[in-house]
Amino acid sequence: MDRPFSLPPRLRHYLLGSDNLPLFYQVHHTLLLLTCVFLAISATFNFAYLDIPFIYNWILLANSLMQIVLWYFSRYKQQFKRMAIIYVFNILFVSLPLNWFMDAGSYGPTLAFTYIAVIYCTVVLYEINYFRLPIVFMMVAQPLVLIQIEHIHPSWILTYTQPEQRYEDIMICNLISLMLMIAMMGVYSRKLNHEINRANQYARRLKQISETDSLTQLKNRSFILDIFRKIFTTSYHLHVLVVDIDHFKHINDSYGHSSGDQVLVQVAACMQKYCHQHGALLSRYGGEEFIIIAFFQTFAQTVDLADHLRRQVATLSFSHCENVTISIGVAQREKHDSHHQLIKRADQALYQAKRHGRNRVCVTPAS
Ligand SMILES: Nc1nc2c(ncn2[C@@H]2O[C@H](COP(=O)(O)OP(=O)(O)OP(=O)(O)O)[C@@H](O)[C@H]2O)c(=O)[nH]1
Repeated sequence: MDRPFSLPPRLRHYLLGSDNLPLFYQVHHTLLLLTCVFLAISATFNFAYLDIPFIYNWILLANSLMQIVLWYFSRYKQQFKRMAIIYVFNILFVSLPLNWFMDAGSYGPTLAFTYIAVIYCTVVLYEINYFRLPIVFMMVAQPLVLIQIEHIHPSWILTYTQPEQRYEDIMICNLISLMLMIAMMGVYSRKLNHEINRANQYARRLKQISETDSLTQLKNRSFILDIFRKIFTTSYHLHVLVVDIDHFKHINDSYGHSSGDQVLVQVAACMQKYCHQHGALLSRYGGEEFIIIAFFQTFAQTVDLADHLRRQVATLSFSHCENVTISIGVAQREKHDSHHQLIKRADQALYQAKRHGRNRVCVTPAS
């Protein structure tokens, strides 16, 4: 979802990198580009308004150019981590100390930049973990050291010549710090949302895979048993059908395993069509066996469905092998049944169907 201030996707890709990159890449590239712009603005502002040694402004400009180089190598030469380390060292040992001495020390705006740098290191650099903690420690310690130096050698600090300069400088630098932070957090939250959506998609896909039989695309055994357990406590009108393809081993042995697979797929699709029409749940129970949970008011309706399925499967024709038939065992829920007992009784009925010649429906009598 694009927000009002987001860049056009192609420009964002060109400047910040692909959306599929790890979270902190785009944040880091945003920060490099903004640092470059702000350093250039600071140097220009100093040249125009402040009485600061020219050498300092040239260092600012050189530093600004260096950010572009870092961005280029990070964005286009896959040297992200190396460039991030150089960037942080530059901030820690060049930019912040220089700013401190040239821009009024604790009286000036450097501390605001230090806070942004600490946020950057703690939030964004988590993928370079070995490097992050020592750097955060040094960033926290650095102002303490600089304050001590300022205390011992106040003359080393270049301060404002007029009070208005301080107000302007603080105002501009605070604005820059806030913009850096907003940009960093904005990109960070956008990327975070993107990653959360991706994780949710994977979770949904994994759930679907774990519930589905890959050959027939029916729900699998663990899914149906789970559902069965849940509805067993609330639905009394429960009927179970256990379905088995007759002489399936013969199909495999005579026409090959892939023909057997094809039979399974077609039989499953045929039964699914009718189960769906009658609100019954069909799943592959394992091998060439299927299980159906039906919710009819009367047992006779369930037996009708079973017989209908048997007749429909018998009419199926297959490109690589002979027709097949199915046997079905049907059981209805009794008062003190557990769901295991109900399935077991349907299985016993199936066994009867097989024993009495196959291609038939057998039911277990009520106990
Ligand atoms: N092609 C294929 N065959 C499978 C699959 N799962 C199990 N089988 C085969 O299904 C056959 C089941 O055979 P049996 O349990 O002996 O039963 P049957 O030959 O169907 O005989 P009756 O059930 O007594 O009618 C075995 O040969 C298994 O290897 C599968 O996913 N694909």
